[in-house]
Amino acid sequence: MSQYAALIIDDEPDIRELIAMTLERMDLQCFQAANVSEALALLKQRPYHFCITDMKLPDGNGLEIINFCNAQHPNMPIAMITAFGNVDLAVNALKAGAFDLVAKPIDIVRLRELVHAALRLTRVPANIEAVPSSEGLLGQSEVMHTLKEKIRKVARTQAPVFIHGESGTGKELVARLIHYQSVRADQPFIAVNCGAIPKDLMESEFFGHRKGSFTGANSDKAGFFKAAQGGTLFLDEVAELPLDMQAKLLRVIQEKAVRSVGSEHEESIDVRVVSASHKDLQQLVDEETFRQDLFFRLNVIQVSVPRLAERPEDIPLLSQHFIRKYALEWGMPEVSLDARAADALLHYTFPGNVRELENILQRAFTMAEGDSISLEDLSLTPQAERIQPLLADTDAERIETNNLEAYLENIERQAITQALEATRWNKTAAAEKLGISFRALRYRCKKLAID
Ligand SMILES: Nc1ncnc2c1ncn2[C@@H]1O[C@H](COP(=O)(O)OP(=O)(O)OP(=O)(O)O)[C@@H](O)[C@H]1O
Repeated sequence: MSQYAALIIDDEPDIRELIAMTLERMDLQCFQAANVSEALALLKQRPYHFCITDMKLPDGNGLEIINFCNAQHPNMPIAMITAFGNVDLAVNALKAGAFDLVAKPIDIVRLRELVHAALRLTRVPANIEAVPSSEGLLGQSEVMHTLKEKIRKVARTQAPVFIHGESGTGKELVARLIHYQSVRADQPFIAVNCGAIPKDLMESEFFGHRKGSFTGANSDKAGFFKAAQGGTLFLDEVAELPLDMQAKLLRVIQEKAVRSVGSEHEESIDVRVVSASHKDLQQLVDEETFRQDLFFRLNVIQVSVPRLAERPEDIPLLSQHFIRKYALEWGMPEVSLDARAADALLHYTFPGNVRELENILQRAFTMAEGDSISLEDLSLTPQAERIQPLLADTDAERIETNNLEAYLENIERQAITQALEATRWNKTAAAEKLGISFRALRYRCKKLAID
C-alpha cells in the first residue's frame, strides 16, 4: 500500500486525471474533488500528505481550502494551480500559506519536483528548537515567539521572503533558520552582502563568468546564483543594489535562468531568494531608487525582526549566551555579570542591537578581573553622549580657513569617526546613523584613510 496520500482539487476532470496519473506513478494514493465542498468533506475524513488545488473553483476558490487547512492540517503542504499572468492571486496564495505555485498548463517535470519537495517536508524538523543551538535564535519574549512561529510557517513555503529590521537584530540568523527549516536544508545557503560588492564586478559575482570574458577572468566562475542551486540565496542589504543590477536581478528571478558573463547560453536555476534590509524598501520605491516590480517580487512575504529595545527581557539570556560563547572560544572560565552591570545592560538602548550587546560583552570579558564583569568593564557610552548631535557646536564658531577642502574633510572625518565609535565600528549601523549608504561610507572611509 502507498505510504503517502494526496488530495487533488480541480473542476476539470482532465487536469485531475493528469495530476493523479503523475502522482500515482510516484506511489501516492490519490483522492479527487471537483469543488470546495467536496474537498472540505474529503479533508474532514482523513489526513493527506500533499494537496494540490486549482485557484478558481465553481463554488469558491483555493484560498478557502488553504484557510481551512491552516487551521485543521497546518503541516500539509498545499500547491496552488494558477492561470498564467494572475500574479495578484498567486501572491495572495503564497501569503496565505500555499507551499508553492503550479502554472497552467501543468509542466509534469516541474510537478514531480514540487511533489518530491513537498514530501521531503515531512523529514524537516517542525520545531525551530531542533536546529543546532549555534544556529539558534535566542529569546523567550513574546515578540521572539511570534517571530519563531512566523519563521516556521515561512520555511514551509517556497515563496520569496523579505526580512526587515535594524542593523544587528539578527536578520541573517533569521534567513539561515528559514533555510535550515525548509526542504532546501541539505542544499547550499549562500549569503551575499549586496553593499559590499564593487559595482563593476556585480554581474559576474551574481551570475558568473566564462574564462577570458574580460580582463582578469582567468577561469570560469559560477556566481552566487549557481552556487546556491537547489538552496537559498540570501541577499543582505538588498537596498544597496544599483538600479541596473536590480533590473538584471528581476529578470533572473522571473525567468528562473541565468546567463554568465561571456556565455551564450542560459542555465536554469532553482534558487529561493531571501532578502533583507534595515531600510524601508517601500519608501525607496516611492523615491524611485528601488524598482517597484523587484520590490513586489522580493516582498511576497515580509518578516520583521524586532529591535533589542523591544525585548529587554531577553537581554539576560543573550548576555549569558555571549559570555559562555567567548569563555568556550578562548578556553577561559565562565564569568558572570555583577548586579550593577546586569542592571545597566537592561537599561541601555543598543543602537547596534544584538551585535552591539555581543561586542560590549566580548570587550568586557577581556577586561574583567576575577570572576565577574563590572559596570566599568562594560565601558558603556553614556546616553547623553549618544544623543548629542554629531557636530553640535560648529555653527557657533566663526569659520576661517584658507583651505576649504581640508577643512570640510576634517569635519567629515570627525562625523564619520564619531558615528563609527558610537556604533562600535559597525559600518552598517554607522552609515544608517549618518544617513548615507553602506557603500558611500566605505568609499568615504577609504578616501579619508579611516581604518
Ligand atoms: N536572537 C539572537 N540570538 C542569538 N544571537 C543573535 C540573535 N540575534 C542576533 N544574534 C547575533 O548577533 C549578531 C548579528 O546578527 P546578524 O548578522 O544576523 O544581524 P543583521 O540584522 O543581519 O545585521 P546587519 O543588518 O548589520 O547585517 C550575530 O553574531 C548573531 O549571531
